[in-house]
Amino acid sequence: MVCGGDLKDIGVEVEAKLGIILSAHKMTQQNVVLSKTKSGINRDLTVAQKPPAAPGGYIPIPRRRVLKNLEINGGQRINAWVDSMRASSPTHAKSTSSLAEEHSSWILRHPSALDMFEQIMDASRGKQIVMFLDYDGTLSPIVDDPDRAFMSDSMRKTVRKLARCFPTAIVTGRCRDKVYNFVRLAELYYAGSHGMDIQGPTRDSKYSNKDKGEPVLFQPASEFLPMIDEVYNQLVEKMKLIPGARVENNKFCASVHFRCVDEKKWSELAQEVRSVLKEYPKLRLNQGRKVLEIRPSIKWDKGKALEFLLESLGFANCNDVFPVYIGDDKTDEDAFKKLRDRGQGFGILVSKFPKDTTASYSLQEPNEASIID
Ligand SMILES: O=P(O)(O)OC[C@H]1O[C@H](O[C@H]2O[C@H](CO)[C@@H](O)[C@H](O)[C@H]2O)[C@H](O)[C@@H](O)[C@@H]1O
Repeated sequence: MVCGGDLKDIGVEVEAKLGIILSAHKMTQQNVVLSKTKSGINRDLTVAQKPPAAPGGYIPIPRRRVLKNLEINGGQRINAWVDSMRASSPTHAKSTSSLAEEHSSWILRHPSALDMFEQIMDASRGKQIVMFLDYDGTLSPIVDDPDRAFMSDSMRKTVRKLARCFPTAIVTGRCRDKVYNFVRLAELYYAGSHGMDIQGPTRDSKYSNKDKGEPVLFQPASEFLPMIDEVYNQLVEKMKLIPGARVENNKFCASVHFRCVDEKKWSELAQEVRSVLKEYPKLRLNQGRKVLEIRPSIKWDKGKALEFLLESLGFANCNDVFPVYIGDDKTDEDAFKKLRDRGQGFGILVSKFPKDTTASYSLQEPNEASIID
């Protein structure tokens, strides 16, 4: 079988966890120490148009380092690319016993966020929880067609309730408009294009600043827009040769999907992508779940976006904040790491099988025995 998205229940544990955070919030309103005047929340949201100061700042990668990256990419054999595509997208089921063994040692290091609920709530007591949610594979199931990755109505309801209690942001590799069309909640923050396109709530929210007019908008890679468009068009042409491949324009980055491409064609696909990329030393490549992601070589990622949002919310140098980030992908690791470095809050990895991660906790589908994605 070529197409292989069998994760339809992936949202169930995430929704359960969000529901639990909500009920606990209702029971322990003292969690929320925040008041507009005390924490400075919403302060200057509308003036946050320029990058925050270091260490959260936008620092273009110096030309020398871009070239070095290009040399590494250029020197890399296509086989290595394909190996890495396979490694990050396992397609074969593991045996139940080896899976169970691997899983039990992994779960000791990354306990289920559901089981650790008491400890987590204790740690957040007296602090302002801020929620960061990845979209694909976290709020919506992984499906073959990226245009049909809908979130359920009940998940939407849960996220809406969550946003009434805590500042809540969607942090995604997707184009911001596209993810907004899936989520349709104007009271949230949205960080699209892997955090390179940030917008604050556009509708009445207790976490938006009604007095200041326009919501926060921050786009640290705007100069790359024409380049990404150009690359997107070239990739669309190249991918016409590869059955099942599709290219998605995510505004400040582009995705080449190979979920529905026969594995025998992966090497050809990688070569085509590389042939385009080598003309663009200012762009770099990342891998996600059966997707190659092309993005600007700037030091900006989901971790920086998280930091930017916390700063915009008035929590730059503040100990009474408790950020929670839930995500499923490699790109979410930047945010998990940021939380580790800040020593605040925690990351939760959504995965039904063990993965290298800096997240503290995990959420998974316990009934799933096979690994398909
Ligand atoms: O940061 P995220 O919200 O997790 O977005 C990352 C990429 O997600 C989407 O691709 C993934 O989900 C698709 C739909 O389920 C699936 O078909 C694909 O194989 C996955 O990689 C999205 O389409 C990409 O543009 C995002 O970059």
